[in-house]
Amino acid sequence: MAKYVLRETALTLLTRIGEQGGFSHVLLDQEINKQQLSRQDGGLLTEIVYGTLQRRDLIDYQIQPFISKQKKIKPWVKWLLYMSVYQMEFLERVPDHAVIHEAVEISKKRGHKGISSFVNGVLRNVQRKGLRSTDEITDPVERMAVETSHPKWLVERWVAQYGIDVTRDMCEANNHHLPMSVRVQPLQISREEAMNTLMEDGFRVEESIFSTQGFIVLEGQILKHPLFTQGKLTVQDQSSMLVAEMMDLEPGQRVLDACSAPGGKTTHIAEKMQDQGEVTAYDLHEKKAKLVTKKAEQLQLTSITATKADSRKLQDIHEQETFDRILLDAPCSGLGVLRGKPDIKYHKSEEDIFSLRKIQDELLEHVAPLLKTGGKMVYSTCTVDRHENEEAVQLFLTNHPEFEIDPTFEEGLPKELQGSIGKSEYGLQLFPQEWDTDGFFLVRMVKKG
Ligand SMILES: C[S@@+](CC[C@H](N)C(=O)[O-])C[C@H]1O[C@@H](n2cnc3c(N)ncnc32)[C@H](O)[C@@H]1O
Repeated sequence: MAKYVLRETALTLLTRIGEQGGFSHVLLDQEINKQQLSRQDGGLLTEIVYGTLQRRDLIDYQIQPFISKQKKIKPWVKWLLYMSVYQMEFLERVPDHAVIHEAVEISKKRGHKGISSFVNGVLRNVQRKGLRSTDEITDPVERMAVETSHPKWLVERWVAQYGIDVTRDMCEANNHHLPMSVRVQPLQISREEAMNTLMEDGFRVEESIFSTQGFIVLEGQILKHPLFTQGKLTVQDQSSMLVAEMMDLEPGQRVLDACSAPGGKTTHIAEKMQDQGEVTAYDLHEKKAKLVTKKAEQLQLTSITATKADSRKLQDIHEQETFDRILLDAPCSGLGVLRGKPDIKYHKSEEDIFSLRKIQDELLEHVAPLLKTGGKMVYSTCTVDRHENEEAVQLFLTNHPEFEIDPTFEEGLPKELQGSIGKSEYGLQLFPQEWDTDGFFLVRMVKKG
């Protein structure tokens, strides 16, 4: 694909994500499939879109001296400037003159001569004079927010909760690529066999320490490999694999997965139970519940039933004390997955954390009675925030003395992680900078006899 067309596509996607709230990973996947982009073009498109989104606020700050304050800039022109500066500053293999030339051509085609002269002027200034330094920002939290392109409210929140050093490392990690990890369907293929097949086919892979079923793909585009199309592999971040590993599962159990779509953990649970037993999965939306069924079919698992329901009302459907295990992988602010979904940091607000917490409390309250005495319940989120994580667990345990944190919880961890994973009194918090995973929280509670 001509580089010009590729950059126009990047601009269209960025404007949709940035201005209309589109999801970066969804739109990128759709575009790569629709246009059947080669590995190289898909890689460059992804890099431009993700890189620009990840560094939007920094670039916005840096180009301000070259833009008159009175000037009203159309959203697409702003995104054209952001993506061009991103390429000039962060992509060594792309020459500046090519980036400027194409930005000018795109602005001529989409706008008019005035816009293309403006774009040309700003980019030539960036090239000649260099970018504004962040040293002039005196407040350290504000400087960190701009340098790492995170909203100030979020950086302030993380500094208050985890301290300045952890926050800086986390914000920086969020702007770096996360290697893809995958899980084998162990009833179809062993991890060793899958890894050997892939290595023979030129992939670079490495075992995960988070799950005996997981491995990391360091090099190679794996999604079109036959092992995927045959339902022997599925994509899942290593941190999420820890959930089923920690549920203490056995064949024949009855398991409730209260918030299940798209089914990554539901299918892992069924696999850990050797597809023997009952995995009852719910999701609030019909379409999403269907995704879980589809995933189960792709992986050839028959012990899963996925249905649409509000899990705050499951007591209308199920008797008390029905399940041996419950997973509540709650809807959350998703602040742990900013590497893969950088748009989240611009779309989420602090108020969202409080409204989500209300739902998390309600879900915990309503699924807990369905657990058998002696049964175990895992609460997890893919976020990094004490209000949605530790504080939710703390309140639940205060209101439910019949529950406690499972004293054997940590023994279930893979050996390499025991004693070295971010433990707090109410669960495990994984930070994205620690293990090259998403940020993730989980805890296992037990209903006392
Ligand atoms: C974090 S995602 C679950 C991811 C899933 N466990 C996996 O591993 O693939 C949270 C899910 O909860 C669903 N959800 C939100 N509120 C719900 C409710 N009241 N009842 C059931 N599902 C709900 C959302 O639609 C979303 O799919």
